[in-house]
Amino acid sequence: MLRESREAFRRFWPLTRGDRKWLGAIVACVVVAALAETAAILLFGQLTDHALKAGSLAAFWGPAGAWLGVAALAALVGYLGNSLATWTAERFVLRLRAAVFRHVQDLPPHFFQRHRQGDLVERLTGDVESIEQLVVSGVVGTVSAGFSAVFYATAAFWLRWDLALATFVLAPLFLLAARRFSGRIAEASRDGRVADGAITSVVEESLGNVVLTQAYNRQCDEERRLDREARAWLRASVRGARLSEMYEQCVEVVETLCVLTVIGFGVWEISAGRMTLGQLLTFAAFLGYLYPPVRNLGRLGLTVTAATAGARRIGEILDAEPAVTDPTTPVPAWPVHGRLAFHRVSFRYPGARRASLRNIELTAQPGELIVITGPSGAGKSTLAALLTRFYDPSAGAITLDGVPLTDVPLRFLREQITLLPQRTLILNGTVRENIVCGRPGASADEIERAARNAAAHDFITALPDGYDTHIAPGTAALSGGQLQRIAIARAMLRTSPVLVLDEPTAGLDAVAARQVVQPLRRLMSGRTTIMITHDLSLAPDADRILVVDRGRLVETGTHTELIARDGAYARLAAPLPETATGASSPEDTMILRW
Ligand SMILES: Nc1ncnc2c1ncn2[C@@H]1O[C@H](COP(=O)(O)OP(=O)(O)OP(=O)(O)O)[C@@H](O)[C@H]1O
Repeated sequence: MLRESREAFRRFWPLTRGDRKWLGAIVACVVVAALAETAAILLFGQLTDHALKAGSLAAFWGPAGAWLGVAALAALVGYLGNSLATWTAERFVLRLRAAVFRHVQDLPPHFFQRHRQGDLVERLTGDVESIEQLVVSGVVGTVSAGFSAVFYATAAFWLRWDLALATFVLAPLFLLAARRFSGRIAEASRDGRVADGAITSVVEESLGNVVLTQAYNRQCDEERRLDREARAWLRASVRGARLSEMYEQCVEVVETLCVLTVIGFGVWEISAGRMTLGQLLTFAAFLGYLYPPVRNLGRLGLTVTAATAGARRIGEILDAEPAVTDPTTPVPAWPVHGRLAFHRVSFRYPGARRASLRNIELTAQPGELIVITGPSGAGKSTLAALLTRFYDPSAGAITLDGVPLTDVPLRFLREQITLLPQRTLILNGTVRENIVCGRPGASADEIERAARNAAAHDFITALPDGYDTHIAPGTAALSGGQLQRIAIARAMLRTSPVLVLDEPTAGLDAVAARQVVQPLRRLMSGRTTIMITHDLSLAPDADRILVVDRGRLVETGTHTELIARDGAYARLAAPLPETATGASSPEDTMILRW
């Protein structure tokens, strides 16, 4: 555990860069505060022996004034030190969270499929904060407590070394108690965090799935799921609290033992005339000041081990590699025409046993429309993921205007390729903000023109606040087709020459699908378009249709050619008997065919 804590510390310490001078200032405040406390204790001894015992008011004023001055100084440095410590600690959390978040944002889709969202949320909140305790508070606390302990112990030795020695013989008991509890407390803390993440996940998944829950009367199952995780959390936190309390009480007993030893020794020394009451009280006061830092050192040990559990969970995220990286020698930006080519591209998802794409050959000239179709699981969305460089091919290469995508700076590449994913992505913001994110800085006129072209302007202006209506993922009071048209307006604003449409009519009924067809045609015009779809209503417009099955290209040609060939595509595009589908137009039957 100690080695792991050291490694975690080494990993996260660099994030304190820029704040180390403040850490130094905090430690300086602690030193001054300890010096002030020491002066106060000595003044207390003086007061006892010269004013209290002698009953002299004249001897009171001097030490009392000095004590007040020292107390004011201690208050000032205490305030400064604590404020600085909080500021530095929060800045560290801010920086660490930003760093982890930045890293998470570049991770590939399969990372998010393998981690529950709630667990990731917990890591970015609770675990990030726990690392602060390891690094900033940990360092400040250890240095402060260590310094104070040494300082007060030295003062106690200086006052009466024999008495101090007798007391310190009991010191290892503190360490023993801390050692005994640290491992188990760390384990309870780790279990608590895992359970916290699981609770967040269950709540998030259940709320996101509330329609399924209500429609299928799954409320009790969801409650049971939450109850199971909540009980795990309850067990872990009660266990953690019990262990911490046990530790605290053990420390209390050890402290009482120490105090009794001092008093016993002191009584003996005073009765033998070798010590004054003032000296004994001063000594006891030093011990009183010595215990909190010693206690803190022990508690810090526990906090550090618990924080190490959080560090391990953050480490797991930071160790996850992005699937793609920027080229080391990128090609300079060029005016992209939009010629796309797949050269014998194969791809297998990380950790998957089978390849999802094999030997795909595809070329698209600037402005062409390529429709890719095939059964579910054939690999169509995977093609889109490779095109937008969420992944790189395992074999073969993809080129844009003849340049391998791996040589193109990621940012530039994604500016050239507009993706309209299967699930309409909506940001938490106004309709206007949702459209303008296609090209930040676009004028109101450009936004409106894009919305008109996307056949969205009329329904947007009919909304209560028009373009300023607030929408959010999952809560938007708009239909699937309307959201899709907002997404099309967003894509319209972009000036990218390549368009990748992944099931642009998925989830829309025949009427809504028809409503997006015209906007889509306008969007595609002049752009190289790769349209992945089960809906073959736009297939006759395509310059080429590719039929993919189990990762392989099984047919290529225009709609007319492929119908004439009477192969897989012809079977897919053939209208179904009306009675079987209830569909009323050839377009509808094609939508339903897959
Ligand atoms: N992250 C992943 N890890 C492993 N395998 C994956 C992953 N994502 C997809 N696959 C697999 O890759 C294959 C192709 O999936 P893909 O999503 O590309 O199919 P699709 O043709 O788009 O299907 P649909 O039409 O249903 O969307 C499937 O067998 C799928 O199980």
